[in-house]
Parts: sequence; C-alpha cells; structure tokens
Amino acid sequence: MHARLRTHAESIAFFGGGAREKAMVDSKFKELLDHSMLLLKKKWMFGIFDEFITKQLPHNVTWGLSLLYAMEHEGDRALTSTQGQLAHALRFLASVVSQSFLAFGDILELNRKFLELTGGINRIFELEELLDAAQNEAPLSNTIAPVKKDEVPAEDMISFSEVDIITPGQKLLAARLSCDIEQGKSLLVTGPNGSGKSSVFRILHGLWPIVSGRLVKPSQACSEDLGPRCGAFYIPQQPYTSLGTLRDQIIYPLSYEEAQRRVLKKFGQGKESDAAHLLDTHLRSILENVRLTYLLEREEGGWDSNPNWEDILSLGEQQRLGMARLFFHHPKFGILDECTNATSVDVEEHLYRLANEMGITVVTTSQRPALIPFHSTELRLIDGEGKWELRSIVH
Ligand SMILES: Nc1ncnc2c1ncn2[C@@H]1O[C@H](COP(=O)(O)OP(=O)(O)OP(=O)(O)O)[C@@H](O)[C@H]1O
Repeated sequence: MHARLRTHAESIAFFGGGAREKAMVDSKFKELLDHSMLLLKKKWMFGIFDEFITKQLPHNVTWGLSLLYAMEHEGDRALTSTQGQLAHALRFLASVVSQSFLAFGDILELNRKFLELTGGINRIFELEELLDAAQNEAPLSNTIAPVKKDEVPAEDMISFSEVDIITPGQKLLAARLSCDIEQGKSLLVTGPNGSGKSSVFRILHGLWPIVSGRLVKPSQACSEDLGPRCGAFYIPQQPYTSLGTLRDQIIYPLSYEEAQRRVLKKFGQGKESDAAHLLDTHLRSILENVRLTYLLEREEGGWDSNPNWEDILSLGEQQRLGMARLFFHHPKFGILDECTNATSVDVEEHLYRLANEMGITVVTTSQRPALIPFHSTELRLIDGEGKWELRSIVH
C-alpha cells in the first residue's frame, strides 16, 4: 500500500484523495494491528505450551520413570538403593545437560530478540519523526486550505495573471503567463513534450508554488458538504484506480457514506434509506455514459467487486473510469491532462460532448486535433523555455 501511494502520489494529489487514502491506510493499519494482537496472543499461548513441553515435561517424565523404577524394585533394598542412586545420578545428569542447552539457546535467542527490538525501536523513532514533520508541514486536509495571497478564490473563473511556470529545479517553462478561462469557454493547452503543459496544471492545483504573479481559481475541495458540484476537478495524465470496489472507483475521493449524502443532496428530497439505491442508479447511468456497463456484469459482485483494478483494466478503460469520476463530481471546471489519449477517437469525442452537455468547462492538454472543436481558446507552450501564445479557436 505504501509503495502504491508513493508511485501514484501526484495523481492522488491531483484528485485531492489525501484524506480518503489516509482513511484507507488507517483502516488497513487497524486490521494489521488486530492481526498482530491475535498473533501475539497465539505466540503467548504457544510459549506456555512450548515451555511445558521442553522444560517441565522432561523433568516430570524423568521423575515419573525414576519413581516407577524405584517402586518396582521396592523388595530388594540393597539393589534398589544402588540402582536408585544410579537413577538419581542419571536424572541429575539429564537435567543438567538439558538445562545447559536450554540456557545456551536462551542466550542466543536473547541476542536475536535484542537485535529485533533495536530495529523496531529505530523504525518507530523514524516514523514518529516523519509524522511530526508531515504534521508541521501541511495538514492533510479534508478542510479547505487557507487562501494564499497570490491565490484568489473565485467561483466562476480561472485566471492566470503574469504567473511564471517554474519547475522545482528552477527551469522556467512559461514566462509571465496570463490567461483567463471563463465558464463555458474551454481551453486547450498544447505544445511539444516537456514544454510544461502538465506543469501549468501543477501550479493551478497548488502542487507547485506560485513564485510570481496572481492566480484566481475556484475551490478544488470535493467535500460533499460543499454541495453537489465542486469548483474544479483534476484528472491527471497517469490514471489512478484506488483500492476498493467498482463503486469506490467512480466516487473517489469520497467515501461511500459521503457519496450517498452527495446524491441525496443532488436529487433533492429522497429518504436516507433510499440513498444506496439512488447512488447505484446514478452511478449506473454514468457507467453507461462512459460505456463501461459491461464491467457490472463481467466482475463477480457487480458494484461490490473488489479486484486490483489496475491489473484487470486496460489503460483506455481506466481512463474512461477517470472520466466517470469527472461526471460524478460534476465540477464547474474539469482539468483534463491527456486523460483520454488511450481511448479511441470516437469515445473521446463522445466523452467531451457529454462534458459539454453537462456544462463542465474543460481545460485540456492534448495532442489530438479531434478535440480542437470542443474548445474556445488554445494556449500553446512553444519551446518549454518561457515562450507561449494564446489564440482563439474559430469554429
Ligand atoms: N518534479 C519535477 N522536478 C523538476 N522538473 C520537473 C518535475 N516534473 C517535471 N519536470 C520537468 O518539467 C518539464 C515540463 O514537464 P511537464 O510534465 O509539464 O511536460 P509536458 O508538456 O506535460 O510533457 P508531456 O507532453 O510529455 O506530457 C520537463 O522538462 C520535466 O522534465
């Protein structure tokens, strides 16, 4: 799970899935803790049993045998005393030898246990340090991030005003970028590979800091408390399927309960007991829209099927699932980073037409000319060294 999070860190950040991933990690951690407790209890029981078998039983058996031997030869006192002495000597020797071996084994075991303990303590210290650092740096928020002075919240527009797009390695990709995206006027971002198209989105999402200029953008939090539509929803270049059911894939980063509340709000006055049914009906219509309904029949368990989606879905299917997420969250702005480039052209056009019909203004990076008609303006990053140009798309 840890390796998975590291691999998909940027995609998760784009989806705003931090809180959801934290909840999943917490629940897995609790499972692990419960399992460890069970293991400890079993080990403890086994320890008692082992102690009895290896330490107490040999003594008792030796004692028992010696006693039986002594009782059998009760009549012959002279012989019994001789043999009793012999038995006593043997038992003593056996006891000394077995005790010596056990003690030696204990010393070796002690060293191994000590090494294990040291390693464990070190890791706990490292974990504590990292947790402290993470908590001090930035709260993993399912709350709304505080507004920075160069980032201004707005409901219905995105606006870059003289923003430098600079990588963490201090490479200037676009100098003093100025560009307004109003609702209903979609933007296509184009340019050669490495020119900085995704980086514009990283700055827009706040993954990279704004060094200069001013950025106006809508809220990107996807909490169900903020109403049925969020301001902006990002779909990264790298598709990301979370751990969980088919339903979880579409409602990500919301949890099942949050999604139910969202759907109740969206469709008005439903009873709480209807929420699950309402949600599944809504999700089915979305799945139909992205042409993935066959997954419900194909995967055993339907909505509750829980395979490793990354392994069983093709890239195009994962991308269509990403678009299903967009349609479920129904944002005002959909920020789409080449997230349909593995789907066929007709499906891609269908998805963009749907987004248009739903009133989602898209900001897209794409190399496909077929998508040009779905946009009003083109931002071209010319050389990845600072130059850019803006042009209107004439339909
Ligand atoms: N975390 C990072 N640190 C430093 N440089 C980075 C980082 N991420 C990307 N870059 C660099 O920034 C430049 C722009 O990258 P970006 O991903 O925005 O390109 P792009 O135009 O989206 O490319 P493509 O068309 O291949 O998707 C590239 O030269 C890339 O190597």
